[in-house]
Amino acid sequence: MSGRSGKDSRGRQHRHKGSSGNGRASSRGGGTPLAIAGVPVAVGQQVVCDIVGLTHEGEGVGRVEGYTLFVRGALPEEKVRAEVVSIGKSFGKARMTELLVTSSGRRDAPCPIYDTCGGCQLQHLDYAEQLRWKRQHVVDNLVRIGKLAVAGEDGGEGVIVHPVIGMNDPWRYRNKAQVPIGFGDGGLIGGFYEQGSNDIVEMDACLIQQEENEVLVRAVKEAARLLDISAYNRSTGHGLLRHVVVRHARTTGQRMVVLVTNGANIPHVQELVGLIREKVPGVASVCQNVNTAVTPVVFGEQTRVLWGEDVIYDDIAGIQFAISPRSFFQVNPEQTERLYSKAVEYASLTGEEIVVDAYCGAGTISLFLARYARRVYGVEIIPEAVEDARRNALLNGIHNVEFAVGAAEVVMPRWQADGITPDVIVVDPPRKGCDPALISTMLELRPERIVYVSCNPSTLARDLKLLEDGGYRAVEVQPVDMFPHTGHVECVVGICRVDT
Ligand SMILES: C[S@@+](CC[C@H](N)C(=O)[O-])C[C@H]1O[C@@H](n2cnc3c(N)ncnc32)[C@H](O)[C@@H]1O
Repeated sequence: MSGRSGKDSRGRQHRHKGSSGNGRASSRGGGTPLAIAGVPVAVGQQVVCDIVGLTHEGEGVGRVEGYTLFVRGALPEEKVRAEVVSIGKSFGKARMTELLVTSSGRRDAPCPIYDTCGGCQLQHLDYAEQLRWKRQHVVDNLVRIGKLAVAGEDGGEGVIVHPVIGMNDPWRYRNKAQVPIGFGDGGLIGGFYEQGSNDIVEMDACLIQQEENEVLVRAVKEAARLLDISAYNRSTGHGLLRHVVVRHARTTGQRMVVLVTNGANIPHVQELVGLIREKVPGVASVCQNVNTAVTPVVFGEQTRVLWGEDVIYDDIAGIQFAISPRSFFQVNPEQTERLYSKAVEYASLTGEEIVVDAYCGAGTISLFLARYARRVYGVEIIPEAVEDARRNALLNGIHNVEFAVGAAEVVMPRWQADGITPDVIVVDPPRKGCDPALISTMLELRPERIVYVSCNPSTLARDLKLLEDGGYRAVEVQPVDMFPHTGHVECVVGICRVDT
């Protein structure tokens, strides 16, 4: 470690801020409290903070007299001076004003817009350290929320948490970019929303985005400027082009562009398509999606093909997927293959098993599992995703899968009543984890094995506790880094039934 000072929240040079005093007023006219009895810090106060951990959002977890302060940009093992910006009974937030002791893992973030853009949170931490902290984050959740014993922690036995599977080259991994369009000084711009605001900042390069996508976004912006196509104004609801969504299929090289517009009519549409194709000859599909609603949701209901195909094709571990403009498809294909292979490994299939894939999306894991199982039943709440799943099964000649639309917690009891008794259940729920009713049904169905794929270690830990209380044991956890330089970590857990 070495001492360094005069850095901003991500460790870059800044003007030193003076202390704002101790701010011991009790409240801000009924709003956020400035001081709370029993809390050792007050809003506006400058404090010196030891950083002992990282949150999943990449904020440093600081301690001041036992009180927790989240400090954006600070890293474990660092000591920082920070200004308290808000407090609550059990934790508060502070803004780093000076770096007093620097972690040996601190790096200069290579991205020039890292401080403004909210997309990445950990570029200022060495990649090997990112992976180490992600594993620790998983362990901490399993112990604190799941009350699980973790093998090796305090020298004891328990669930094995493997090192995180990282990427050899953790840059340029995203196969999809979703770029908001708006107005800047020079007219139409497109980039990203500034942290904590609706203002769009122009962006030409993003280091976690595949270069093929950058080239395509740039081509669309240039063509739109040339043809005077208006940019959508989020305050007035006027203007045409809202978003440019681009996708690149790694294995086929095909590219798709979707123009999300505030109205059906695009002036000079043929010239626009012609210019895009001229600038990016590899483009296979140009589509339009119409969204006239005042909403942060990107896509509207109507989509049409302006030129080329309605889908592009990609391949993961020998399975082909047709990707339509609104399909869900994992954004890091290289790591997806590793994640799903682990799920298949933990399912330990012999070809005889009945498997349920709950929260199946476009059936990606189901199709992986189907190669090794007697029959796979997938359930997913979004009808379009189930259509994609069925289409992808046909595309690959996989006939031992069946997909149902609906909430897993509703459909599973129906299957149970119909006599479908799975040997293995795979769940891959959204961040909020499994519905408690689904956990109850799983415990009634008593499959031999459960494989839990999770994007949120805290809800994973909560659900594992319920499964352990119900007669199951989490055997091993494999974290996979699907989103390098962000605070996210995905896990696959192998779980087996222990009662007879
Ligand atoms: C993390 S994604 C997993 C998708 C898929 N396994 C994959 O890897 O592509 C979670 C999926 O659960 C779906 N979902 C959310 N709530 C659900 C529910 N109650 N029942 C069934 N599916 C649900 C979402 O639409 C989403 O497709």
